[in-house]
Amino acid sequence: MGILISRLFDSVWPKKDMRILLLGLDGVLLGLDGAGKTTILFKLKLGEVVTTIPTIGFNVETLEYKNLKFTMWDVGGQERIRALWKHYFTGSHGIIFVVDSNDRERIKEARDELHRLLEDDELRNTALLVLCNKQDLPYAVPTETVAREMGLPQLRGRPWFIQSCCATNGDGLYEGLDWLGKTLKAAA
Ligand SMILES: Nc1nc2c(ncn2[C@@H]2O[C@H](COP(=O)(O)OP(=O)(O)OP(=O)(O)O)[C@@H](O)[C@H]2O)c(=O)[nH]1
Ligand SMILES: [Mg+2]
Repeated sequence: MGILISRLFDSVWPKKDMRILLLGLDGVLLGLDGAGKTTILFKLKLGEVVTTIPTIGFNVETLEYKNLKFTMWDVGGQERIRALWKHYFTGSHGIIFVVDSNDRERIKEARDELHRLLEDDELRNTALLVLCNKQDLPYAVPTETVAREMGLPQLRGRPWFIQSCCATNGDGLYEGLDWLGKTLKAAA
């Protein structure tokens, strides 16, 4: 009965489909870890930590949360494939930019990639959620520092939010999605 009612409800008020880009750096060339995009995608989708390999190409998954349907495009972050990111931009509502807060050396590189991304005309109306990942690690850079070093306070004309998180235990992931969902609903 519950399922019938929910199907009826969905057919009258279908869930809004939100296209989300999940972007951030890899770690392959330097033998370091990626920011955690694929780990986040599958933790949200399956509730589990999957063993990842560097993403060549993309993963796409849908998940429903608080009456919204998110279609998440997780595109590999290796430098040579970052040029392909733009092929995924059209029709996007939001960006989740994942930063490895344990990789202090590359926060500036992450910042440059983010700001290059945000200059693209196709992304001018998107909301930006920055996930400050790997906060479980002892030398992780604090979230306020990451926000400053990523140049977030200088952003104009775009809703943004930074959320500290740990993809492997799930801390912070749903708080981030809550902000994104609310922001996208308000803009719709
Ligand atoms: N300690 C810790 N490790 C994490 C966390 N999130 C991800 N990792 C690890 O970081 C590594 C890289 O994660 P991925 O999800 O593959 O990174 P990615 O951003 O998809 O990388 P590319 O696909 O190469 O762009 C994996 O070994 C993960 O287990 C976290 O919150 N804490
Ligand atoms: Mg990946």
